[in-house]
Amino acid sequence: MENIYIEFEKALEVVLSNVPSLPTEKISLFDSLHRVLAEEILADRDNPPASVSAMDGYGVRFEDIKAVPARLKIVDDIPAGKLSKRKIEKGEAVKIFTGSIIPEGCDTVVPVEYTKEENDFVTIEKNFPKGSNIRKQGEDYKKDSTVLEKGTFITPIEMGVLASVNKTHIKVSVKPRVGIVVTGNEIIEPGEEIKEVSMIRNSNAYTLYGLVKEAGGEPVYFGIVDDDKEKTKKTLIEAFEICDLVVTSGGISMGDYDFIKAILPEIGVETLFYKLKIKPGKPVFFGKRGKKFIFSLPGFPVSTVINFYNFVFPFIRRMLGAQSIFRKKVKGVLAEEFKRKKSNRMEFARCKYVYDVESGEYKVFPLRKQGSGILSAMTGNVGLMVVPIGTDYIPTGELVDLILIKEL
Ligand SMILES: Nc1nc2c(c(=O)[nH]1)N[C@H]1C(S)=C(S)[C@@H](COP(=O)(O)OP(=O)(O)OC[C@H]3O[C@@H](n4cnc5c(N)ncnc54)[C@H](O)[C@@H]3O)O[C@H]1N2
Ligand code: MOO
Repeated sequence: MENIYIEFEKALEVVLSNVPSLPTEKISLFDSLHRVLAEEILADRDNPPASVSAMDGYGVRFEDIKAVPARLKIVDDIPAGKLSKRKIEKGEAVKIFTGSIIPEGCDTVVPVEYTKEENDFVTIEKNFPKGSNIRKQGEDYKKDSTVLEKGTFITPIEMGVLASVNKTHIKVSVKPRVGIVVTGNEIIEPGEEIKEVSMIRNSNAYTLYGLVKEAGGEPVYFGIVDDDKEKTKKTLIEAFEICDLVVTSGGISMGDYDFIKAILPEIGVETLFYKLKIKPGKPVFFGKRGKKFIFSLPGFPVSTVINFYNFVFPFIRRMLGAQSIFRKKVKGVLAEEFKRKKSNRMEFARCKYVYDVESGEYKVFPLRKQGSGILSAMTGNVGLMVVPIGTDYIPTGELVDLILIKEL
């Protein structure tokens, strides 16, 4: 019987329209890296809280330094953290430091390098435009303005911003638990003895473990299940009980031992899609069991990774309520022509890329090794060039879509 394969865009729509939401929890700022904000963050005060000096030097009145050299009387000394009680008047200056609050009357700061101090006087040797070297009150953000939006993915930068607005604890989405189940009689764990040439080391569990963490989930590894129906069912039921989402690898194609697809309905999984017009990763299954979901990815290591980035990654990110759910997509210039024999599937062709600073372009080099089992070719700066259905040739110099699956 001929299978009816669905297209990538349709499959993605199905995935995204089924994403459940997660509860939230309050966590310490120290634990916030790579979590997703579940609240909008407002500034508790202006930043800077008052106009401050951006340099070590002398605070002056612009009027007094129009003509230089100008000799001014030093009437105060304001280290950072101290407030000056003195308004500066005509012919006066204050000694000021980076971060010190600008006193009343002062409108310009002259860096110390352009001055000479003698007794209680300073000679300004160079004039500066009015307002120079002053960071204005609220120039970064104003009290009660939004500094971070709900759905922000927290990087070290956001951690610093949260600290500066006094957020020692923040509301984030709970990490979804993602069960990883690997199938295949031939698969053995790293560290185990290879007894037969037919044995294959399990790489998928480890890429999936990393991928789930990278997406923002909590991986729960259920080990390798043999190609045994009953054992696989038992493991999957357990995974569904413990986890929000289950991801399996292998056993999803047409072989006599590829029974994942057959047993899923037997444990109450409803099919949302199976088999797509994509390369690699065609035999991919997405289903639902009550409020829980399952992605069954093909066993080939490259297909597993690419399907994960295409479907599971945005599913997890959207579950977390993240604003940005996809890996970055850029335009790149194809540096070597791309050819393929068949054009009936959308292809995610692995390419090395280089960012050329001068032209501001990504230069894209398709890998010679495009096999679904060749994971080692995907190390380093590899992205995915999107080749549409119907395209079997792309000439050198053509602009192509490139998905930057890795942040290097
Ligand atoms: N008659 C057909 N055969 C196949 C078709 C088809 O349409 N008709 N589709 C092919 C495509 S495309 C893919 S992709 C694969 C997917 O098959 P499975 O999901 O059933 O994967 P397996 O057969 O279990 O494994 C494939 C390959 O990957 C290796 N593998 C599996 N698990 C792991 C792991 N955890 N770590 C490392 N490597 C793993 C496994 O040893 C196999 O070499 O089906 C095609 N066949
Ligand atoms: O769909 Mo499979 O991953 O092309 O080899």
